[in-house]
Amino acid sequence: MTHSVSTPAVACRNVGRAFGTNGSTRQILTGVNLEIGAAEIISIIGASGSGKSTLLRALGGLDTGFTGKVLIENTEVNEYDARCAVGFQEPRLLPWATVADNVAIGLPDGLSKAEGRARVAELLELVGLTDAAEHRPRKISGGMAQRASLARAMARDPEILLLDEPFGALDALTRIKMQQLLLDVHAQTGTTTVMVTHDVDEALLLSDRIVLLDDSPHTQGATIANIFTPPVPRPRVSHDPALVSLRKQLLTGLGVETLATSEV
Ligand SMILES: Nc1ncnc2c1ncn2[C@@H]1O[C@H](COP(=O)(O)OP(=O)(O)OP(=O)(O)O)[C@@H](O)[C@H]1O
Repeated sequence: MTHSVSTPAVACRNVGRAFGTNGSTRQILTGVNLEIGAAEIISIIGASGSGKSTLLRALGGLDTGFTGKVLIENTEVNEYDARCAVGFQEPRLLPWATVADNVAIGLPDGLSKAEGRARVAELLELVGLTDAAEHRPRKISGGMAQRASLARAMARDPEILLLDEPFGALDALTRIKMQQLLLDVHAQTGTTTVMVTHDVDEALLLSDRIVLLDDSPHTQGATIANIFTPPVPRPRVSHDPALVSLRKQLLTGLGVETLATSEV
């Protein structure tokens, strides 16, 4: 996997973000520099409130109040940049529309009806929801709803998939299935993916690189404290001895000191 390329899929140049009014501004992010290669899966981890979602929003143009620059393929990101698709912890499906119609919401403009239908069918197949196409969201499980949300995000074949704690609300078993699904979808589409997660194991299993956000001792606001590369190729298993020491480093970076790696 290429980590430093002449034209990165995404580049953050000195990105910062402060919130508040002149009297009391709070610097949340500062000096974030990052290059993401095409088809990489990047996880962003950090303590609660460290600015992970804020950084993700800047990458997708959902927030234009940041300083510095975000570039997608060397072009500055626009407000709600159409090259990005975003998925959230909650699936955010329209309750009155069928699963298929919810997925169709993500389609790009300009497709004929037949093309749209074919694309939706392909996406439902991709996430294993063909049989649920005509169901309303209330009739499907949380995991199925999250799969529909992933299909909607993929509908316009985004260059960058941005996921904010996408599996955070799912039970443990469904979460494992969704992680596998994300890897399957990624293997088929090669979409550059940036994911915020609180789950160190999720980051270890899925990512090409793991970005740790933390407060810098020298500045106000969080910045990239470290970038870790899991030392084994996917597919990985969480008990892989090669991941144990990295897991410990990640937890230490998050301020969790472990007595024994087997305990966490
Ligand atoms: N629109 C906003 N206005 C004011 N403050 C904000 C705004 N958005 C975020 N913040 C603040 O910025 C800080 C970082 O928020 P952010 O949601 O990015 O953190 P996070 O690392 O994703 O947190 P968590 O892990 O708890 O989801 C928080 O203190 C939050 O209250």
